[in-house]
Amino acid sequence: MRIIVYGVGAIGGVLAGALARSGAEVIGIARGRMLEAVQQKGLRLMSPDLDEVIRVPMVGSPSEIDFRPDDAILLCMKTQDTQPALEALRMAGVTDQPVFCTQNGVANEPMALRFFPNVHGMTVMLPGTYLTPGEVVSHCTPKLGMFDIGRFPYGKDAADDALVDALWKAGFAAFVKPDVMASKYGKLLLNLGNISGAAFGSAAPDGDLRKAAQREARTVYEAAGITFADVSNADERRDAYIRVAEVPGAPAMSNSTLQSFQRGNSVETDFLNGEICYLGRLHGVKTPVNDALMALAVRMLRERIEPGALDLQATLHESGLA
Ligand SMILES: NC(=O)C1=CN([C@@H]2O[C@H](COP(=O)(O)OP(=O)(O)OC[C@H]3O[C@@H](n4cnc5c(N)ncnc54)[C@H](OP(=O)(O)O)[C@@H]3O)[C@@H](O)[C@H]2O)C=CC1
Ligand SMILES: CC(C)(CO)C(=O)C(=O)O
Repeated sequence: MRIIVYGVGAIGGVLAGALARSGAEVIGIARGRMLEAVQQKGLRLMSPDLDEVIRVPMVGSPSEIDFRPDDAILLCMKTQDTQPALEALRMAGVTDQPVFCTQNGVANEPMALRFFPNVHGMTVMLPGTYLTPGEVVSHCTPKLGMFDIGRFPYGKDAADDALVDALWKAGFAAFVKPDVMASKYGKLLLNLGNISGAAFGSAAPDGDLRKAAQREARTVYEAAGITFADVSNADERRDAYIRVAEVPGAPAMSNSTLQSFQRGNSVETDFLNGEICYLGRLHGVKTPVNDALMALAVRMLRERIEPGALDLQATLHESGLA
């Protein structure tokens, strides 16, 4: 299996670097300053246990790849960037190769299935950072990250087994899960706090707000008949494989939405909290907390508010959530 990592940022960078380091056949697709930096200097991969510069073959577009039947494509861009990426893959000749949605949320798999027949979900449990072009960080040990993997909408096949095998060899923990979407709905609950972390800072005492957003999501899941797996700290695999530890010389751990704001990019909130609002609207459940968190993202983008600059209590009062 050759592995095409599409979107080399925090997650794609750690995956491409570690897979290349393990001897797997890998091609990364990157853009902008990340592409330039990796082509010039290689990719610096840092973790609590590792600090290495790795040579990873890197191109700027799928059109530069001669796709093969044994390719597996890992989508590692944020959800708002997925549709143009799928279009570019199709124009480059991808047909029925497995496409793995290595992303948060649950919107990428149905989107990919409109383009390609062979779609797989991946739950990403890998606190990663990309702030400096050419450098990526995994904040966990003893493994670089952990994944649940299975076919969308349900099932497993040989491609799941082959990818899981390659990931273990590259220093990750990975598990085939025929019901991967239950794992992804469970992970989505953990991402409902990404935007409050971005607004109020990683250390803000916003636990009650996060819990309220999650309670609302569980009510919506119940109304929609969606089952989910608990992949929070209650999942014992976290303690065995992905304990967070200091990475000397690296930026402090932060969530992926906060990093998007720091890099001046668009954010994924429409597909995280927005998924709960969408399901609530479909199933007649009000979602005031997630609506307010969506509005918070819009306000930050519109008013160009720096991450961590908002006051939690004042914002709760203004949005009627206090
Ligand atoms: N970071 C984390 O800790 C975690 C992230 N996740 C999830 O993983 C997914 C990826 O997140 P993350 O790695 O943080 O995101 P990043 O923004 O760090 O990386 C995505 C990269 O893809 C690039 N990209 C987007 N579209 C294209 C394209 N068409 N061609 C080439 N490159 C492209 C982006 O470029 P540009 O910067 O120019 O936009 C960016 O460099 C998200 O769904 C996220 O929610 C899950 C668990 C943890
Ligand atoms: C759970 C968390 C916050 C870990 O980094 C994540 O998935 C993200 O950053 O998007």
